[in-house]
Amino acid sequence: MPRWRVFFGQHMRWSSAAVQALALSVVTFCVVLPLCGHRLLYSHFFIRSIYLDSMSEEVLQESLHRGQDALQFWQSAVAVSTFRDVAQHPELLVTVVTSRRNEGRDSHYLLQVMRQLSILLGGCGERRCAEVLVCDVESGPQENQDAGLLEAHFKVVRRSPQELHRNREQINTFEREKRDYVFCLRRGWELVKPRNVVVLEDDALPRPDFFSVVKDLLSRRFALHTLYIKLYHPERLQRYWNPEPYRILEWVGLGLVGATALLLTFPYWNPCSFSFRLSPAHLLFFTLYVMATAELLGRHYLLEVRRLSPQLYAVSPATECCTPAMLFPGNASLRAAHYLDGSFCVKGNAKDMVLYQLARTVPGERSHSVEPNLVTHIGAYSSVRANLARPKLL
Ligand SMILES: CC(=O)N[C@H]1[C@@H](OP(=O)(O)OP(=O)(O)OC[C@H]2O[C@@H](n3ccc(=O)[nH]c3=O)[C@H](O)[C@@H]2O)O[C@H](CO)[C@H](O)[C@@H]1O
Repeated sequence: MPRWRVFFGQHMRWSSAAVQALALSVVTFCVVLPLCGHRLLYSHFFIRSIYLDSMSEEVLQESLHRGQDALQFWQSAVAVSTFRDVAQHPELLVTVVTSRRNEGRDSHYLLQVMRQLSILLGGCGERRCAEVLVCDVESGPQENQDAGLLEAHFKVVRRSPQELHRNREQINTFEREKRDYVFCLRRGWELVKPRNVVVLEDDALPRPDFFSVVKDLLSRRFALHTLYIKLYHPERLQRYWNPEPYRILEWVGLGLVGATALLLTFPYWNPCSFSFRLSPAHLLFFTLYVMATAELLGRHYLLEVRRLSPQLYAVSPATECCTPAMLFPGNASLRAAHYLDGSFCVKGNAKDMVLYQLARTVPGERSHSVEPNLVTHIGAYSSVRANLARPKLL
């Protein structure tokens, strides 16, 4: 036999696992995952140029329909005092912060949110799981008309005209937004002295398991020692590639567990007759393989598995951006209001960033995030920033 054939045969035998690994990677990353992920919004395989515009338009239309439905619902709902009478010292107070919106007003975000809340509260059983307050940060001619419509059904709080005038002096939008938030935090506390507070922005639509997960979070020990627990983080920032120390740990852990499971199952189920076994080199390859698969397909979709039970929701140190849904355990809402009062917000340092920095710098304070999200952010148009004519999902 020619020497080159002997050499090649031996080399191929030696490297057959490497050839298999290469073939597996090519099939997975160039064929299977692109086929599975090209329509998934938060996957690296998502084809923006083909799908983004149509998907964004679809979501805008859906929100518009839901908003019009909610408008009809609240216009025709019989005013009952169930939600208007807010009990003292409730276990949980949900305060919904709302302001007048010009862009996107036909989607009636606030009405959608309040409709969803009333459905969820209706499903709580005999004992209501929370009291609800609408905090309209405007009043007089600027008053939010949707909040006006809800007045027959919910308690709506507003500033007095003098107070409003003081807070509408020449200040930038972000400082104004922060002062409005502080007003709502304090007002909710003064009014009913709740045991715990959730503050929702008016475009944060609670998901069906909202109250059961909040209840579970409040029963965990860490909640006693936290300034706030973030209940939402933008999906586009949930990737492993968005550097957060705990996420890297989660990523490597997932890779190791997935790789071990794959290698242990090969002896029993191996349709392609792979020659992989539980050795350090093969473990390393499959760890990287699983990590790459999880990141490329989208961590967001993996997180959805945690919805199976409130106990499976993950709690980690708080992430930076955004405050659409915040849980303030105990009297933390008062502390947060106090801290926010002592800071000045500007563009690039809005209330979410200020709160994040405060929780990291004030001795004894901590902050957390929960995943997956407990609310859906439906606000396609911002009331504090400039908007695109037709907003996009990404
Ligand atoms: C999904 C998302 O990323 N949202 C964040 C983004 O809001 P957005 O830029 O999406 O603004 P938005 O329209 O959702 O407004 C945020 C909240 O502020 C309220 N509001 C608005 C104007 C005002 O003068 N007073 C007032 O109280 C408004 O009712 C709402 O409850 O940036 C804000 C900081 O700037 C917060 O971090 C929001 O969580």
